[in-house]
Amino acid sequence: MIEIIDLNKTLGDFRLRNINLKIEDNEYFVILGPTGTGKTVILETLAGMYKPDTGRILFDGKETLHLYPEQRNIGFVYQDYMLFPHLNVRENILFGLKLRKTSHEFMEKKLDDILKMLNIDHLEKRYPATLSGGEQQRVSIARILVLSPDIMLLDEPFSALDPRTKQEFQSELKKLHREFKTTTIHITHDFNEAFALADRICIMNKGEIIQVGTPDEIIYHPVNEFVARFIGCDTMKNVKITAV
Ligand SMILES: Nc1ncnc2c1ncn2[C@@H]1O[C@H](COP(=O)(O)OP(=O)(O)OP(=O)(O)O)[C@@H](O)[C@H]1O
Repeated sequence: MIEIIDLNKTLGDFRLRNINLKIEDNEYFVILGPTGTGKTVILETLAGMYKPDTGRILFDGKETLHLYPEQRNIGFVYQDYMLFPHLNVRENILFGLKLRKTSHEFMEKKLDDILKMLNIDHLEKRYPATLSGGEQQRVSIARILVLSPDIMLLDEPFSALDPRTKQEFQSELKKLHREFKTTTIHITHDFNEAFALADRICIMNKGEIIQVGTPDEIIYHPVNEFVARFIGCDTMKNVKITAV
């Protein structure tokens, strides 16, 4: 379980204010909000790239603030893939396992399983520049899953994909989550994506949390006009705004 308690962080003119969140083990949690709201800053703080000004972050009840990023067993999937251009698909996926000095047999078995699961077994020898955006994103997810992270952070993973590839990928990601059960935090400004994937959604605006709830709770009981408008219920006729 991840607990973020009273987290505050200032970066230039931007302030992340009083962030309190509990994310359950195995949960698929989506942070949804307009651009520049602080979604990425939260992920990067969880990953240890930023130190909070105040507040605490606990993984399974244990304080994390003293841990370096590489000590956190977190997998970070970036929107622009960040693959090594000079390594082929196989080498990109095995890169992290090699750093961990994993046995050859174990690596081969893991690689085979992951390549099949993500439907990229035919791409093993190809280089990133020869792959489509969807294929590159599959490789970047494979590269993280092969390391069996405790937590997976996805920063707008579909932003460069066309609508059809995006939809296919969403259902694959859901299947992968059922299979691996990795606690996942996914950020996006696309509410359709959030509703398709999330167990729970956190809606943010201007550095603050506005509402946290299941997709149904958010749709049927938005806490204010901002949430209602953001999820597209402009008319508000069928929606009851509920302060919780
Ligand atoms: N290192 C930094 N120094 C100064 N300001 C920063 C820094 N990093 C982020 N910011 C600012 O913090 C704000 C929140 O950024 P963040 O990337 O978290 O937004 P976001 O909600 O993820 O947006 P998007 O959906 O566009 O990715 C932005 O205004 C950004 O310019």
